[in-house]
Amino acid sequence: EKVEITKEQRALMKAIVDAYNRHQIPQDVAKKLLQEQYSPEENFLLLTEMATSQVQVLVEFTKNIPGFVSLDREDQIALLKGSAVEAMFLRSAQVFSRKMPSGHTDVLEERIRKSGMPEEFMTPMFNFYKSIGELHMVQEEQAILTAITILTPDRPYVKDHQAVERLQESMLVVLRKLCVLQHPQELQYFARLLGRLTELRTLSHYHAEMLTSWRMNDHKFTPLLCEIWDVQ
Ligand SMILES: CC(C)c1onc(-c2c(Cl)cccc2Cl)c1COc1ccc2cc(-c3cccc(C(=O)O)c3)sc2c1
Repeated sequence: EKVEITKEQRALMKAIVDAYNRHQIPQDVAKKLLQEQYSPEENFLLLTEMATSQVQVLVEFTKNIPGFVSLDREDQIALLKGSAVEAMFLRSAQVFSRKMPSGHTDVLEERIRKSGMPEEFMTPMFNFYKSIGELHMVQEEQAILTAITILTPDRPYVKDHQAVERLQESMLVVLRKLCVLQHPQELQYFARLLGRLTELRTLSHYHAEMLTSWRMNDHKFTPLLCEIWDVQ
């Protein structure tokens, strides 16, 4: 059938994409990835700084998702805490697939591989980055997929499931139409995108385990990360 994006859906998409583009890690923070020191401690510190900056960016982006600020306040917090790691995997995945001009890509990979993270976490993490890169998502798809991840109704402690589901549903409809329009040859492209969300859940569980092991060897996080990840 002829796929039409309605006026409202185009407005929703524009609001999400504008918010996504408006809120980015400041260039001076991202540039720190390129500095000289490569010790595991230095790498961990840098990644902690990047993650902290990313959470701030994520909160601003989320507040601009149409309908989000009208949700119950506690549900807003539950959604952010429940989706932060997944949204940051999506965001950092874009760095890899964007093949950052200033060589951030291999520098970021190098720092992640040598930051004291458990070996068994590396394979699934970099497989994910590869699978995202292979999708060649357009910017609109990246922005809407991130918003869909944040507005996932079944996060812990979310009370008004329905309200979140309604918001997520309207974005899933737009994403499906966008996929059909942007990737006409790949019939299952939309299904493949949603499959990435399942992979994100798995990575998020790995990450939670990793946080406890990091806490053991007294790795310090920032107050913002402690709050959003319920550590320390
Ligand atoms: C606390 C820290 C040690 C940590 O623990 N787990 C993770 C993690 C790791 Cl490893 C991988 C995925 C998710 C998490 Cl959460 C991290 C680091 O998380 C981040 C989070 C976001 C970003 C964005 C970046 C980035 C670079 C250049 C350019 C841009 C850009 O958007 O322009 C973004 S780097 C970066 C590092």
